[in-house]
Parts: sequence; structure tokens; C-alpha cells
Amino acid sequence: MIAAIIPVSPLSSVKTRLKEFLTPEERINLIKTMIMDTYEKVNPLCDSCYIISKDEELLSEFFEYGIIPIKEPSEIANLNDAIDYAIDFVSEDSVLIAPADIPLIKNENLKDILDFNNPSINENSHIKSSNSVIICPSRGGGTNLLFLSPKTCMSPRFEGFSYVKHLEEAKSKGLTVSVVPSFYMSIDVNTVEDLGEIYIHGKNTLTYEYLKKIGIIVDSKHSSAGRFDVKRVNTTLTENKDIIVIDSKLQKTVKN
Ligand SMILES: Nc1nc2c(ncn2[C@@H]2O[C@H](COP(=O)(O)OP(=O)(O)OP(=O)(O)O)[C@@H](O)[C@H]2O)c(=O)[nH]1
Ligand SMILES: C[C@H](OP(=O)(O)O)C(=O)O
Repeated sequence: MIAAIIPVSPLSSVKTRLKEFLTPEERINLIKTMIMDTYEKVNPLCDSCYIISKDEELLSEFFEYGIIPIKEPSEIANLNDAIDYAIDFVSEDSVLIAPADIPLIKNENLKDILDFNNPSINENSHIKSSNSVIICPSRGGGTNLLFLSPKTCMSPRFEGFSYVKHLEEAKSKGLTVSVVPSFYMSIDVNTVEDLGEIYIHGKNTLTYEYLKKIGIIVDSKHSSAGRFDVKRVNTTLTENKDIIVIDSKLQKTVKN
């Protein structure tokens, strides 16, 4: 039995790396759409889907969609302790830990990753062998998906070069570890550039629809500074009425 676990930071401090480009309300709406994109892809392949967060409002909102809430104790101060708490909480024997910021995750990818497309799961299957770990690396050395079977075979070591830490931990414990690289699974949304990747590759996601709704566009360019610019064409008044977001940075308006 597999439990999907989606950890979500307190809404008051979510996606702080985007605070120059999105208002606090937009960052909250962004994480909620990304949670939905993630949930819709992992839920069909897991026996249950859980969300762990300190935010009661968020937990009750997603409970209505069938995501089982895990109230994160206030004394928990980091992501790994939160995930450890969730792993202990769930009744299933295996866990699929999916951060809430990977909206390009694809159901077909997951079926391959979890060998669900393989009707006769063979002895090489990630799932069949006990003490198995699957890691989907993110760009920059992080981890965008971590499967543990059984759930206690090793501890989560997210943050920093977590991909390297998870790989080393699995090997040091003699676990069967599979690294499954995937372009779509490698994109977690932390920066303005990541929003551009979602805009380009995520046409079928709720997150893309939200980015369009708040007026975000992507213009291609040929430059050492990258292949595109992420801009906001709609003049969107932030909570501070004299600032209008007109391109990739907050700009002061010239009051007329
Ligand atoms: N429950 C819980 N989730 C967390 C915690 N820290 C991070 N997360 C979640 O773990 C995933 C990856 O974390 P980050 O990419 O650092 O997300 P973030 O903290 O919102 O982003 P920044 O504020 O820009 O660092 C996201 O789904 C976060 O919401 C935590 O302390 N508790
Ligand atoms: C979850 C974490 O994401 P980051 O905080 O590095 O974006 C990680 O990849 O270990």
C-alpha cells in the first residue's frame, strides 16, 4: 500500500523566493494550484493522499477534495521533521513524498517510475524488491520525488543537495535505489525563471491557467542571461497601491 505525502509550508511564508514578483496572496494561490496539479497526478497511483501543514485553513480546504489532513505540530521546525511526522502518521507501508511545487508531474511518468506500466512486475521492479528507494532529482541537486518502501527504510534528508544526500543514505544502508531522471519531474517552482518553464511546458495544468490569469507571459530571447523573459503584461496593483508589476521586477509607477 502506498501513501502519497504532500508537505506544504505555512501559507504565511510560502514561496518566499518569489516575493519580488508575486504578492503574498498570489503566492498562496500559486501553491494551492500546484498542490491540485500534484494531487491529480499522484492520487490515482496511491492508496491514500495526505497533506501535512501547519495551516488549518489549507488542510480543511483540501480535505474537501479527498486529501487526508495531517496537522503539523507547532514544535516541528523543518521539512524533514514534518515528513518524518507524516511517515509515522500514515498507515500505509510505503510512501511517495511529493513536494507541492512540481506542477509538471505527469501521471504517465509516475506509472513508469513506479513500474505500474509493467503488467508483470519483474524482480528488477522498484516496487517488488523490499527496501527500495526511488529518487527523482530536481535541477540544482534537490529531490522532487522520493519513494520509500518500506516507509522507514531511510529518513528524508531534504534541503540543500538533497539528491546527493538521499543517494548516499540509500547506498550506505544497502537499499535498492533507483534514480529516475525526468525533465518534467525535475522542475520545482522556486524562482521567476521556473514560472517561465511552467508557462512553456505546463499548458495542461491548473498552474499555467493561474499564471495566465494574473497576466504572466514569456518572451523568448537569445542571450547569455537566458532563453526567455518572464513578464506581467497586466498592470496588477499589489497590496501597495503605488507599485505596479510590469515586468520581471516590481517597478514604482510614476503617479500622474
Ligand atoms: N509541512 C511542511 N512543508 C514544508 C516545510 N518547508 C517546506 N515545505 C514544503 O516542501 C516543499 C519544498 O519546499 P521549498 O521549495 O523550500 O518551498 P518553500 O519553503 O515554500 O519555498 P521558499 O520559501 O522559497 O524556500 C514545498 O511544498 C513546501 O511547501 C515545512 O517546514 N513543513
Ligand atoms: C525540497 C527541497 O526543495 P528546495 O528547497 O531545494 O527547493 C529539496 O529539493 O530538497
